[in-house]
Amino acid sequence: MYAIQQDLKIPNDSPFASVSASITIHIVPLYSLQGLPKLALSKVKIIEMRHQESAQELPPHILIFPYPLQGHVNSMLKLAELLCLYNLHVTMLLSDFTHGRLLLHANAQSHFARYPGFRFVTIPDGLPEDHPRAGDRILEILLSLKETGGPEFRRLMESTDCLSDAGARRPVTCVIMDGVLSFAIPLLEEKGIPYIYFRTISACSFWAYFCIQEIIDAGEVPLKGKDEDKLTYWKKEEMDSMVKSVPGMEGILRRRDLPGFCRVNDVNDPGFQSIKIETRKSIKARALILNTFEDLEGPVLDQIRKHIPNLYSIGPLHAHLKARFAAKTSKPSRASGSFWEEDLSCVTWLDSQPTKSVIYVSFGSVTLLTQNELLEFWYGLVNSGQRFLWVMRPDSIIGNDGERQIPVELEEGTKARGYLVGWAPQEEVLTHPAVCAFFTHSGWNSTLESITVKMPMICWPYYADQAINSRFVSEVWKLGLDMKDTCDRMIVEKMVRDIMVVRREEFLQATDHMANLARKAISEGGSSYSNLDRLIEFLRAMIL
Ligand SMILES: O=c1ccn([C@@H]2O[C@H](COP(=O)(O)OP(=O)(O)O[C@H]3O[C@H](CO)[C@@H](O)[C@H](O)[C@H]3O)[C@@H](O)[C@H]2O)c(=O)[nH]1
Ligand SMILES: C[C@H]1CC[C@@H]2C(C(=O)O)=CO[C@@H](O)[C@@H]21
Repeated sequence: MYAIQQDLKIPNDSPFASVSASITIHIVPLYSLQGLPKLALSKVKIIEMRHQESAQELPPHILIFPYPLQGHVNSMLKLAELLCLYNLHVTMLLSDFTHGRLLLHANAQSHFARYPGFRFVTIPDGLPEDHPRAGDRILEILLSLKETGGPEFRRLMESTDCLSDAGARRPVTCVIMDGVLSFAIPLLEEKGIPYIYFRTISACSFWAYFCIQEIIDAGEVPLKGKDEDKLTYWKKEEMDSMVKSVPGMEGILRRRDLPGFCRVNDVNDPGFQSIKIETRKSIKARALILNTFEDLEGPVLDQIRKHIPNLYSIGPLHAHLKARFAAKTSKPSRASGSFWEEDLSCVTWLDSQPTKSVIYVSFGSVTLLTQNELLEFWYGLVNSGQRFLWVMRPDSIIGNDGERQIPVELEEGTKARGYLVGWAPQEEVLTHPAVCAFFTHSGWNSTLESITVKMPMICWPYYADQAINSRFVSEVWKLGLDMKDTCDRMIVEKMVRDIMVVRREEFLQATDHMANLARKAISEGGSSYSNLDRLIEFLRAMIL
């Protein structure tokens, strides 16, 4: 008699997903007339069926801690789900505010219910409920967290035996946290919990932040020569002069392309200092995760590796998750992490538009527009004669008392060729056959979502990393046009025509090529695919 013992693979979407089992198959040789053995199964016996959540067998328990903003939560949710797919226990730590937004407008809670090892926990961000958490007040979240985050995090970890859920999971075995949340480090060091940084921005912007001291030493920041012009604040010659102190980016960056926090005339500016100090602390982490891929940012990643060798580029995460999810389960399902209600009527509107005829316009979750900027964009879009779908967040117009007077020509032009929504299902919109270009603020998620679906971009960076992302989109990757530091209806009109009609073919070659490289990166054997496997191994090895 032969016996084969085999572990059973139980599909993730089965009700027994959290159960691990093995079967023993007994094979008894029967003899045929010719005396040759014939094999037959005599019995199949399930010899062991146990919940993984028992003692020794408990998987690693990863605490994921994003900065409380839409763009950060979105990419961290993707990583959380990837880890759940590989049966790791994941606790997602959100601010009360962001968790409340998810409960109101997203399906994340119900979507993640399929993973018994997943759960949310929350702490306050220290700001009042009605704080705008947008525009130039966004750094107040960071400053507030620096004050209240440390004690809140300590209270949470100490009162729950490091989130061990009364023995149902291990006390947290590793923290994957946003690369600007160093207030959590003292507690983690005290408890001996390893931590990994996940910076949700591009490698190019991370690297520029990392080099801030060199930039200061070279006298390239603070910026000199104030201007009265409200848009740039500094004179054109100053903004256009080249930055030479960021290795690998010589000849690419002008002062105006440095991340927005570098636009200071005093190096002691608290926001600038915080970002500089937080970024340098990345070298203390056990590893750095970036939502990018080697074929997009290889040279910059190599620069970063000189300081942080244990670097995992695993992006584009939204597409990576989609691919791995499809390979593991048969039912398609997408978690929405939206902080605003997605207005699905825009998809119905797109359904009635001709193929490749619409430019999608969205400036993300933080951008605020003045009345003047709003009108310049609106006239530019209407005057271009092209169709447009525009996301105008309810809170995004400064001084909007709800009684906006819209010039009649804009109203008519919009009725004829445009559609406005408060928030859209962006990933779905970008893959819609009617959409052929993206007018974006160059947030990193939007940039990656655009790249994977071959969408040429017009970039109007608003702040932070967006200024450097847009430079790389236009000058390095040649995937679109950079409109930074201007907001003029004539320029908007010309760029919309250029991206959709006049220079369309030129951009399509580059976007097509880059999308293929992105697809390769997340396919089996690709760089991001292998790096994610390595990361999961690394997380598992921490409990051995
Ligand atoms: O109508 C909309 C508009 C946006 N999105 C989604 O919201 C996310 C927006 O993220 P991102 O494009 O990165 O922009 P921000 O919301 O501005 O993100 C913040 O976080 C990013 C990652 O760190 C940074 O790159 C940005 O500068 C920062 O503002 C994306 O996933 C979009 O798909 C929607 O679902 N519907
Ligand atoms: C308000 C900003 C603090 C840092 C974050 C960031 C980053 O560099 O990681 C980019 O833009 C903003 O989302 C965040």
